[in-house]
Amino acid sequence: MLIVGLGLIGGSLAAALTRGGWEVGGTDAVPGRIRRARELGFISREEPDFLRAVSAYDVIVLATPVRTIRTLLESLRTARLRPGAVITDVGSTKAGIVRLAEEVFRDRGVYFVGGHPMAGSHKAGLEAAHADLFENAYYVLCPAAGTPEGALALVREVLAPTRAKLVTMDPDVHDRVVGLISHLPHVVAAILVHMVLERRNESDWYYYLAAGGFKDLTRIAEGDPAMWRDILLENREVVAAYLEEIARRAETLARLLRNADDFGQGENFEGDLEGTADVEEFLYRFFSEASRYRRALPEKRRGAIHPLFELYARIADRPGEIGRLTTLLGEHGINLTNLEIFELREDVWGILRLAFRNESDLLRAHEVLQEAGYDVEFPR
Ligand SMILES: NC(=O)c1ccc[n+]([C@@H]2O[C@H](COP(=O)([O-])OP(=O)(O)OC[C@H]3O[C@@H](n4cnc5c(N)ncnc54)[C@H](O)[C@@H]3O)[C@@H](O)[C@H]2O)c1
Ligand SMILES: O=C(O)C(=O)C[C@]1(C(=O)O)C=C[C@@H](O)C=C1
Repeated sequence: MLIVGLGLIGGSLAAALTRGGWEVGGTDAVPGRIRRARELGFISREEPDFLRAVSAYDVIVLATPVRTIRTLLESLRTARLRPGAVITDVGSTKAGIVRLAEEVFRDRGVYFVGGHPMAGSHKAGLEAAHADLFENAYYVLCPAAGTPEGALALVREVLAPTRAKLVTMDPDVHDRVVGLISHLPHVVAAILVHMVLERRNESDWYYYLAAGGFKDLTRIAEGDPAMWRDILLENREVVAAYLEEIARRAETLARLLRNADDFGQGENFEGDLEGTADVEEFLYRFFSEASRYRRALPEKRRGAIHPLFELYARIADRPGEIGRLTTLLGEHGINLTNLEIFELREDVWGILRLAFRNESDLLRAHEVLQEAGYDVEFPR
């Protein structure tokens, strides 16, 4: 198959499929990336010319930012394609892309199956790609209207080496769901970072005191700006409606806090908390229901979104403990890229958050520290 766009997702897909025994050709707008993907062993055929290459492949995967996927589909309108060829993509939005593909490929004897792997990272580019990225992650497929069973089966067969969980879904349902669990959180994270950065002249403490809470919630604000610009523009109606909802909910909460003393005068809360009688009960249920749902989310599994290569280690809160741990890692040639005291418990223990350069350092650090008797765990 041919992979168009050899970045984080295209590169990871190429690596997984090559490992699974497929012959993979690759193309990219940046010629150096095609060469690099071959050097890394992710592809076996370099294809510098997209439009010329497409006629030689039965399966074509479009793995560029979403608005470029649209441009590529437009350029396939008049391209020579193999009879029965199947085109798929990896874009984070589906409805607009699938609708355009239905129109472009209608009555041409070639088929489109939209795709979206629910795994990734805030890091972009080929160097962050790896063959295990999609393992255990959901991978949504949205077949265009009229796609024969055989075309969908071919896409499933091609994607099998990713070891992802393939599910089919209506593209509008997909966009509504990911609009809430992926697109909105990226906007909220960016808004939060803006609120802090716009206060940077007021006090340096906004910068220095930012600890686990702020960093956990805003990691995804590091995402690629072009990718997120495209996603918001493609899923604009859905994201706008969620932003309006979040603003409404925030306003209600603000009003509640301002009028905490006269609570119960007909405030109208959305969702499960409607009708709560007093402010303490409201706030308690607000946090406890969120906490319960959050704790019930599946644990992060190997392969599925592990972009920070982080580990938590519990250490005694005594002088010299951090030095002992870092020396141990140094003796095993494991480089730390970041170290932070994440949480100090009320007793005499501290939690260190350790970050590593790559998955292999992370896994070795876990082993070395565990063998040395440390209590270590991966983030959930
Ligand atoms: N990053 C994630 O977490 C994630 C997860 C799932 C899906 N996606 C989707 O996957 C797609 C790719 O994202 P990514 O993170 O791999 O981005 P990326 O920036 O790492 O890679 C995109 C690649 O496409 C290439 N490209 C751009 N225009 C091109 C063109 N006209 N022809 C050929 N190549 C071109 C770029 O040079 C780059 O190498 C996007 O549609 C994104 O929405 C991203
Ligand atoms: O882990 C991250 O950094 C991601 O942002 C990955 C993430 C997500 O929102 O979960 C981002 C966009 C993709 O379309 C799918 C996955």
